[in-house]
Amino acid sequence: MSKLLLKNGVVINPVKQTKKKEDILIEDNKIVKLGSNLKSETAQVIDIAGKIITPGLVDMHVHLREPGFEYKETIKTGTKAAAKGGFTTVAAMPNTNPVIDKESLVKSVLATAKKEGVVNVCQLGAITKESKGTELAEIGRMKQAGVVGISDDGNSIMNAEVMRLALKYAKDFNLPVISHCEDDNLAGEGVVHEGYYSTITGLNPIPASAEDVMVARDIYLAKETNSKVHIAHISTKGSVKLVRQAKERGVKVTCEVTPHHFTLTDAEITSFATATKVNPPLRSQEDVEAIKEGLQDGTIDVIATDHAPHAIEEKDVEYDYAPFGISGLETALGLVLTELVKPGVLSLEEAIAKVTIQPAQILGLNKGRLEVGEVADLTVIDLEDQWQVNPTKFLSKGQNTPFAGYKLQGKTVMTIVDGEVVYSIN
Ligand SMILES: NC(=O)N[C@@H](CC(=O)O)C(=O)O
Ligand SMILES: [Zn+2]
Ligand SMILES: [Zn+2]
Repeated sequence: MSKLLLKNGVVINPVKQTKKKEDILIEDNKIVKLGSNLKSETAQVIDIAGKIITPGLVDMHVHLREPGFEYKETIKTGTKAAAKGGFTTVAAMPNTNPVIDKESLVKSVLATAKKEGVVNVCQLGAITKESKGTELAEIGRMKQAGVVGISDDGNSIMNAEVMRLALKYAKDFNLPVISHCEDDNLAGEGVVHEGYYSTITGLNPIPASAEDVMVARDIYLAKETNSKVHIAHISTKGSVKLVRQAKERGVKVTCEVTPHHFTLTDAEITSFATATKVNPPLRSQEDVEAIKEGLQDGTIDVIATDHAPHAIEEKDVEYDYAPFGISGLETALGLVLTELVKPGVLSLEEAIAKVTIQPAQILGLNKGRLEVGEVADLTVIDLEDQWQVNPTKFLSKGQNTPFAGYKLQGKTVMTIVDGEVVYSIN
């Protein structure tokens, strides 16, 4: 029986919103004791004095690219990056090749994840066949095979009747529908946010309304069908307001924001660096401020990376031709701590809830709690560690980050999955 005793850490409990010094005793894969001055003759003792310890972080939106795009990322490299980022559970989007839209594919990708994954991998299934937006995928059978939600992320479902049907089916199977809200016609050939900076760069614009109208539509459909809808990567002031008002009316809507959307504005695009090209696009200062308010008042439930790794040669082209996406797993925690917790936008406990219990609850996962009896998925964090982002040191194959050279404060020092140390800084 393997035993591990973590001594002198400060435990963050995001459910109770508390923070206190406690030792943690792990036996096999479970937390068996929490308390002060715990002792064990047989356990391996690790002193984590001065560090904080949280339930293992949960990222409900990643692209692991396997099968089909292994040159961008694999389950192995993506989950190694996740562990380094402090994540013990990730939910993988189905926009692979083939798109994960049927039972057999869910089974096969979950089998690979079990074998290759360094952290827990949950799979999301497509809403429509090949995520083409026209015909529903095998939702019930994919649920039986283990998907924790459905999404056509990367693509929008332009046909509202298809979306309405999906919401109805998903409710019967108790699956959240994760919506990539983008009106294809409004977005057109756009590559950046429409505003001052699209005008001065001459880059093709995507108006904020491309997101807003779809968020409004999905809220109406969720209300009508009494189903749950989760808005992926929310980015505009307008959609934050829509979600806030819908929640007040009792609509079952939740949403997530990415670290790049609460940190950066569209001013970044003046560099023409394709690392700033992402969907939805980096928005205006006003949008970023609205996002922060949404995080504060609970309108925004979750922080998710939307880790979207791409190969260097794919991004090393003109702005119009580069693929959308940012490799986010290894900078997320540092950005949350530096951009939100340090300036007091969120308390540490609030921020941790948005990367643990909140996403776990939306996906119906038994994760995100740090209690006796729970599986020992834990993240040890040094809040003082100052470091500089260096993408060439990423464990992800995707070095596509707009944060290269950024100085961040706060870092994962150890990640424990199922009672085993899967990442340690030393
Ligand atoms: N976010 C992105 O810019 N890209 C994602 C797709 C998506 O999340 O919509 C990808 O799969 O590369
Ligand atoms: Zn998306
Ligand atoms: Zn995505």
